[in-house]
Parts: sequence; C-alpha cells; structure tokens
Amino acid sequence: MVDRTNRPSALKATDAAGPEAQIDIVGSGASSKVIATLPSGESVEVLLFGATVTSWKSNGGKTENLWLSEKAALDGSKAVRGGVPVVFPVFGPPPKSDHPTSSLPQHGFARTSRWEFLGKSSAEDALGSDSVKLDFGLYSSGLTDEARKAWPLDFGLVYSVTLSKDSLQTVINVRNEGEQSFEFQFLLHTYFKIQDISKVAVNGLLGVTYIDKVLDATEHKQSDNSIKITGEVDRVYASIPQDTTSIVEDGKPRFDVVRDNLQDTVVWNPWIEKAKSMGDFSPDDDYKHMVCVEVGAVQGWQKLDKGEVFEGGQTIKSLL
Ligand SMILES: O=P(O)(O)OC[C@H]1O[C@H](O)[C@H](O)[C@@H](O)[C@@H]1O
Repeated sequence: MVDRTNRPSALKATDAAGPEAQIDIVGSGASSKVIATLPSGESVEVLLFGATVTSWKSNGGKTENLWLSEKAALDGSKAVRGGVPVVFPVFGPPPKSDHPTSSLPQHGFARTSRWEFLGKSSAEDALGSDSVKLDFGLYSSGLTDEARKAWPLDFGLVYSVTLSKDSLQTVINVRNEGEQSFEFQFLLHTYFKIQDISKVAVNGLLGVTYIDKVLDATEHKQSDNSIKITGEVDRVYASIPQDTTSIVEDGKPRFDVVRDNLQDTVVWNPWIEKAKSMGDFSPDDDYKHMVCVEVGAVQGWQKLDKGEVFEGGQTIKSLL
C-alpha cells in the first residue's frame, strides 16, 4: 500500500488525477455531495455528511452497485441507511463503561460528522483518466461539541475514495495528532445491491471463527465456503487469513471485496422483521435486494501512540 501522510498530503491535493474525470460538487450545507465521473461513464457520489459513498456505478454508468434505502436521510439528520457508511472510532454499541468510547453512539461519530472535501489527489498512484481519487478529511476540530466531549482525543482522518472502471477503493488513514494514545475500531459498512437474496452466496470465509450476534453471541467456525442467507444474519468474522470475500449471485461472481490491512468482516442482512422495524429502511422487503459485507478492524482495538498512523481499506470489484 502506498505510504500516505495524513494532513500534509491532503493539503497537497492537486488537479493531477486526469484531465477528463469530471468532478461536480452539488447541493449545499449538510446535503453537499461530490460526484466524480470518468470519461467512460462510471461514477461515484460521496455525501460530505459522513463521507458516505451513496452511489457507485460501473459498466459505463449503467450498473448501480450499492443499495440505498428509499428513506435514507440524505440531509445530515441521521446516518445514511445504505451506501458505504464509515464506522469510527467504535463498532456497534460501545463498551458499557470504562472505555473512552463508552459515551459514543452506536458505530461512533464518523458517519454522522460533516467531512471536508480535500480535493482530487496528486498523481502519486499514477492515475490516468481511467481513475480518479477523491480525498475527504475529518479532524477533531471538525466534530460537533457533543462528539468532541464524548471522545476528546486529537486525531486526523483522511478517507480516500478511488473510482476506477471496474472497481472502487476506499481507504482510511488515521493519525494520532495528540499527546495521548488512543484506541479505535474501524469498519466500512458497505451495502451491496443484489437482485435476489435467495440466489446469493457470500464466499471465502471457510474456516474462519465468527461471533453470531443473532444466535447466541458466541463463537462458531465457518464450516462451509458458501454462506447462504435465509434469515436474519449478523456475524462478525475475525482474523480472516483470506484477502478476498466474494458475493456470488445465481452461481456467477458479482463482487470481490479485497481487504487491505483489515482483518475482520461483518456479514449482515436484517431480514423481514428487523427491516420492518427500521424507520429508514425502505421498501420493507428490500432486504431481498441488499447484503452488507463490511470489512474492518473490529476485533479488539487498534492502538495509536502520539504521531502514529494506521491505514486500511478495501477494493471492491464489480464483476458484471
Ligand atoms: O442500524 P445501524 O446502527 O446502522 O446498524 C446496522 C447494523 O450494523 C452492523 O452490521 C451490525 O453488526 C448490526 O448489528 C447492526 O444492526
């Protein structure tokens, strides 16, 4: 992985990512979003609220790859139900007490904070007109008073979203900018759009130990390479040796999700009752058209001392 510095590289952002990729900034305030479109028609949309990728189209712009609820709030009033919410610095409900994240809401504050658009990145990755990289930043100084009070640590996040013809790469760079060490968890809560959940399998987790949050919150071992989804699924697979998790639909590979420096993956589908119970999940039966495969570092904690940096992310390939 390319060694990127955090804030300084963001400030070096230039227009070198390729003259033909078009960048549009639309909307205002909490609804502002950045849209990047390649000359060949592929596009990505990133809401500044949460730096949430809300759309990724491949296949010349004809195929939407991400599921987005019809009732997703896109005005900054709550986390987006769909796309790729960024989970930081805690995954799930925080530890009840005695942890610096204990006063934070479920999944932390990154997905509900307003990020800065830092621009297109420099040509360090030799990007041509077939790729464009967008950088987004969130610093402790940019948090709401409430979030800052709940997690009063000095950090800098740079989130890079790289659109290529058949893939989307999303990478986080976390820097400890304070005197005090801190611990965090991180996850990319990707909602994949699929045609029919009854024909979908999630492959590539054979032999991996997971916690089943639906069943009994205890450890199990994945005994089949192919996970079929026939009811509510909420599993945290940890310390995965394989790099790639695949989503197969109707026997054909649909997505490859390749992890980089992230060891864990959550597989989630709310199914009938839970989908109905979520006010922002719509239509109710759209659990049939989505599956979350969420790469992250959520088993235990990542620790950063003063000045240290962590970097990790995913590359998703659309295989249609
Ligand atoms: O409703 P949210 O806070 O967005 O969380 C949605 C889901 O995220 C993850 O997949 C967790 O493993 C689930 O337990 C949770 O229900």
